[in-house]
Amino acid sequence: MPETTSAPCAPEDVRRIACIGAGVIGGGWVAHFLARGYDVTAWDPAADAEDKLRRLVAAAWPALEQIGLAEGATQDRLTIAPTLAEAVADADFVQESAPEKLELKRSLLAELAAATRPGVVIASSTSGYPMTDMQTAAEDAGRLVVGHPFNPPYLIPLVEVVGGEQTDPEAVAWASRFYDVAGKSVITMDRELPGFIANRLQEALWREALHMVANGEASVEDIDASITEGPGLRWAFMGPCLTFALAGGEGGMAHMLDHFGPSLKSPWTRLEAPELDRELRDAMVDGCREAAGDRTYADLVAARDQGVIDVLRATGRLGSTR
Ligand SMILES: NC(=O)C1=CN([C@@H]2O[C@H](COP(=O)(O)OP(=O)(O)OC[C@H]3O[C@@H](n4cnc5c(N)ncnc54)[C@H](O)[C@@H]3O)[C@@H](O)[C@H]2O)C=CC1
Ligand SMILES: C[N+](C)(C)CC(=O)CC(=O)[O-]
Repeated sequence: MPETTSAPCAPEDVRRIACIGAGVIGGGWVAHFLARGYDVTAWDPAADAEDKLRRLVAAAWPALEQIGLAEGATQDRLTIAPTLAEAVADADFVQESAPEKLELKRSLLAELAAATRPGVVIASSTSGYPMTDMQTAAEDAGRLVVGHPFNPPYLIPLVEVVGGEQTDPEAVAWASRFYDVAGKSVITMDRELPGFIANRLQEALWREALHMVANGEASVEDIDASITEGPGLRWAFMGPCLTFALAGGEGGMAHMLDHFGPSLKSPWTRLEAPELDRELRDAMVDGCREAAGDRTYADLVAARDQGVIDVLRATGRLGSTR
């Protein structure tokens, strides 16, 4: 049964956000919230977390300046808390981005629910765990929701929001409204699906990519080019369903299905996951190294950020959400 919750402030009145876990995604969230003019308090148990986080935010800042900072937004509004309890003490909203390990998420969310002011909504960045499985140890589980972002959260608009069996629907509605106010493009799901929507789709593509590399059927570089030079260009502004409706010409989706529907049964896909053995792992790692050439991680992040900004600008989506 959902536990009821009552958030201490409206989504529009959020001032301080706690980001728990400050790696790739937690750091990306920190950059996003700072750029939107919030006060952010971060906590991460790693010894080098503060250095890494400040580097990540500094690297993201030029992209954020380019798309426009909120009034008063500054990196100086980031505080690193010495303990989890201090990080969440004054928070109006909590975004958890700790490693994707179910037991860790369970105990961390329980600890967060115990330390955070009553009613404050706590969102997990999990890539695929249903909240029902993560909220089992928490006393006050009604305010726990999934808020699944995309890398980097400071540029990719989408957040998928969904609750678990014990989540109060009010908390889901509050989180969706909050992300909207905070400049994200929100999909609110009314039921739990492992992987939510986008990762379920990405995972299908990813499995096929791994199959092709494992079987020596295509190189990492060709797989990437097949998307960036092909369907990826369309997907930036029109999803896979509508683009395929256009494949049916004036006959639309009806003709497309009558024409190409039977190929659904053809063995184009092999949706059993391949064994991620050492050989496949190394082939993927080597292939990505080759594809990156002499570009460093920082070079690739800068190129990706600029690419996303260019696409958002070209498709008229800078400063607006869906
Ligand atoms: N990397 C990605 O592309 C995406 C990741 N996510 C999700 O975001 C979450 C974080 O993933 P990443 O940032 O990629 O991982 P990461 O490994 O880059 O960062 C995880 C951070 O959590 C810290 N940490 C370790 N134990 C902790 C604890 N008990 N409490 C708080 N922090 C702790 C680590 O020190 C590290 O800084 C995961 O749930 C993941 O599924 C969601 C969308 C995309
Ligand atoms: C790799 N990943 C499954 C963690 C990716 C995501 O969850 C979303 C994204 O950024 O594509």
